[in-house]
Amino acid sequence: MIVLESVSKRFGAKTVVDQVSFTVNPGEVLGFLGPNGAGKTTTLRMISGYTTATSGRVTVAGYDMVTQHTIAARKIGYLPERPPLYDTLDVAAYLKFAAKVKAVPRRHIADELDRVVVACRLEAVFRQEIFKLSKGYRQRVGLAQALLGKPEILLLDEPTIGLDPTQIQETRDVIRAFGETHTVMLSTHILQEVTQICHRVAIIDRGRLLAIDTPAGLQQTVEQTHVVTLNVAVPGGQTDTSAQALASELLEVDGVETVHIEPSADTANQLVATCQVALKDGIEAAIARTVVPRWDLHQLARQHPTLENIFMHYVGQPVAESVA
Ligand SMILES: Nc1ncnc2c1ncn2[C@@H]1O[C@H](COP(=O)(O)OP(=O)(O)OP(=O)(O)O)[C@@H](O)[C@H]1O
Repeated sequence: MIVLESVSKRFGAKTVVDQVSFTVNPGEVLGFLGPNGAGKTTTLRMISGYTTATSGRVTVAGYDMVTQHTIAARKIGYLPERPPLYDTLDVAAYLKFAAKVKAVPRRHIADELDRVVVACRLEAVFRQEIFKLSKGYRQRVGLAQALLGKPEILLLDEPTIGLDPTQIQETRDVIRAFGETHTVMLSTHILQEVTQICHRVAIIDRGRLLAIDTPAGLQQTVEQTHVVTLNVAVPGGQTDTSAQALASELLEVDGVETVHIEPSADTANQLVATCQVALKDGIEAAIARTVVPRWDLHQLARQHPTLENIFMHYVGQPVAESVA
């Protein structure tokens, strides 16, 4: 389990992580989503013990990251964004070295190497020097290093960055399997990654935690103020009075909060009504029942927010722009 209580990090006058609190439970994969410079890496570094929080408290597996640093750090496997690998060693020698650093008992080292090599599918490159490896294999060696010693907690900073589609899928499979029995936290820019492997999502921007929930929970929150649009045909020349009449009828529907009406840009003699609606079962049907007797309804749509919409809602820009 990872627990952050009001954790902040300042570099000089700049606060890059601002009073962040959350818990990640065993058997859970938490995705950390945010634009460039949001504070994801800094937060992961504070959890891993690579850097200390300026204020607040980090606890991992029940141990305080400052006062019980050595034992707390042993509970963690950390894959940094750029894993520090020793290029001149071969994979076997590097992993053996990493196992010793992690205090894996000497008699267990061979078994541990076998285990992580199989988990990360490194058999084919076991005797190769690290400088000869492709980026995908280097990343998997980094992941294998993080898995050594069977840590309870796995922290992964952009684990699939720079990998090809097959490698991405394989790495996600390893993470998903590990997440079934461990506590996993990963940072990513990739929404697909979050939907494929994360149970909950934390959205961070400018050091502040904006939301943390399951993808479905976030969707529901954003849907609280969701939008239904409808197109209705009106007799020629009646658009102004029709718009007013339509607006008052729509506002009578329970759950419709605001209505904005304008002439359709695509079709003559059509109005487009945009309604902000509360999250409520059957609201589209209620709107349709109100409109159909008096209006020629052409289209009615309610768009469920995607993770991209949710990110937009909180961060104010699409993911693609935020990482450009
Ligand atoms: N050692 C440091 N000294 C000063 N500022 C730092 C230091 N490390 C990080 N920062 C600043 O802290 C902010 C957060 O950086 P961080 O790397 O945690 O963001 P991030 O969300 O991981 O971004 P990215 O997605 O680009 O990796 C940035 O503005 C960064 O410049």
